[in-house]
Amino acid sequence: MLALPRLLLPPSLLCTISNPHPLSLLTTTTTTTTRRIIALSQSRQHAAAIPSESAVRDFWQWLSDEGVANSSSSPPPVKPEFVPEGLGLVAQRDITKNEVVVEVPKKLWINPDTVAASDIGRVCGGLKPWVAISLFLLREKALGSASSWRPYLDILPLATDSPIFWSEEELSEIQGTQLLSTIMGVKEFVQSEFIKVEDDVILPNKDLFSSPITFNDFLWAFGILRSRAFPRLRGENLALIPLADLINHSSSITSEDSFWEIKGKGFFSRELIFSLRTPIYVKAGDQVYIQYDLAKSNAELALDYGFIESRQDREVYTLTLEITESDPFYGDKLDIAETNGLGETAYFDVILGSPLPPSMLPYLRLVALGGTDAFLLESIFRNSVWGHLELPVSRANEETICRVVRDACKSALSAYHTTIEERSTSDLGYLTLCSHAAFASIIQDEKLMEEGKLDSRLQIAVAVRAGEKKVLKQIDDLFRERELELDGLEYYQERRLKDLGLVGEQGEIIFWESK
Ligand SMILES: C[S@@+](CC[C@H](N)C(=O)[O-])C[C@H]1O[C@@H](n2cnc3c(N)ncnc32)[C@H](O)[C@@H]1O
Repeated sequence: MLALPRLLLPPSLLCTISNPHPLSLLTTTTTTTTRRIIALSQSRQHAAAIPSESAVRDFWQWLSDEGVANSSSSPPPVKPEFVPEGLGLVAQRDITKNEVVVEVPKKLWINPDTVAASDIGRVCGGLKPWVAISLFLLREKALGSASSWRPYLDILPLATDSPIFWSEEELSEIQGTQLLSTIMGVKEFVQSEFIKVEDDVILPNKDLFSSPITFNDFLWAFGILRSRAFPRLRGENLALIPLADLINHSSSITSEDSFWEIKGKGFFSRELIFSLRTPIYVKAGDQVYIQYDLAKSNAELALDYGFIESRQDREVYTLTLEITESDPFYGDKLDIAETNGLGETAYFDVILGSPLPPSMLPYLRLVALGGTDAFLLESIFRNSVWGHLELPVSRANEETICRVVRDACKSALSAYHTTIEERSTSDLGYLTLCSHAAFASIIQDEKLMEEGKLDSRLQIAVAVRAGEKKVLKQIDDLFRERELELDGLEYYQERRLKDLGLVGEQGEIIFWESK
């Protein structure tokens, strides 16, 4: 769905990572990171994203009136309070591991059924669930005190730190990153959905949508849903669960067990409730946290929630490889790729500190296969060719994959935002940024992070670009080392001669000896 920088291997075997988002989409700025730190810390422009204290009180009262926040038997184990992450759920007493902290009945969920039962239900049939719920949220928001959902809507933040909410100046800090391409792709997607729903639903039903709805409003609703919907409550099951959606994420919770369930309220009740448990013991006064998703990369965490983590395995760079139609062996290569579970285009997530994805090297060798190695593409090899591609095929083939990958890494690294300081530390110059200069650039970004003066969005920007550069450098280093080993590698022909018993373990030719 989303356009990512691509590593393409056209028949000429030149390799580029083309950034699908033209820089013209951003205002080019001469502002350096250092100047931005000062500007942003002065303005704190997204402080307004936090709801007021009275809104939180009204929300709690509303939950009490609905029977959620009070129980006849015991006081609620958690309460919404202001915490460093915005609002959060704070323990009112010691809570044991796996204890239920929040139970929210279905009547308070906002899901496609809620929309269908509302005034706009009749015009929302057939819409995607997230589009229908977005319209619902925006219309209820516009109704103000006339909406029964107002106490909930008033505690929703006006924005998160997801780059979908960043200004052009903030986005310029992630220039050249995959995250920026993803964000541009997401915003284009949301914009096209907005144009469709505006034409088909909003404008023809001015009686229902009397207040104008802008693209930014629609993007807000998208961001709210993206950051607050529980992972399995997406797609057709999309739902906002007030109160439960105040739970924040902690990296220290590493259990992947499900901490919530939907169940019947009791033996004799058909009413469903959303029940949330704490994965660990929590002391009175401390915040209850969960783990949002162990598998998400930092770019995904940034997009969805507006925060990142400093864990190595969250640093991911996705390489996109392609068998191009103009390749003279296109048909055979595609057949081999498909037989092995891949396609014309293949995406490989390279994770910092981890080996390359297992099928990346065979796929690269396949894409680069040609010349005297092309015999491996013949149909008699079809069942065994993947096994051959798992090992070096020929010096020429291995040299090609090293060169194209390294060129692609250099080209990708040269597109990143760098500060003036970084440019001056690089004796190789801005546009020829490669391994050595990438290192200087990563060090600069790490220095910025260590100084700790960064605004939360700039912190994400610097960390994400540093993470991507680190992965690219890791890939470049790996293929640089491989280039140095090319003469010592064992290739297909040599392995074949050995299999036939014609070459000894030391590489010596074995002659027929007569007795
Ligand atoms: C499900 S909501 C949680 C409630 C939210 N804190 C609020 O004020 O409404 C998810 C959002 O909370 C914030 N958040 C959650 N965990 C966080 C963390 N570990 N660090 C920074 N922000 C976090 C992010 O803004 C995220 O988009």
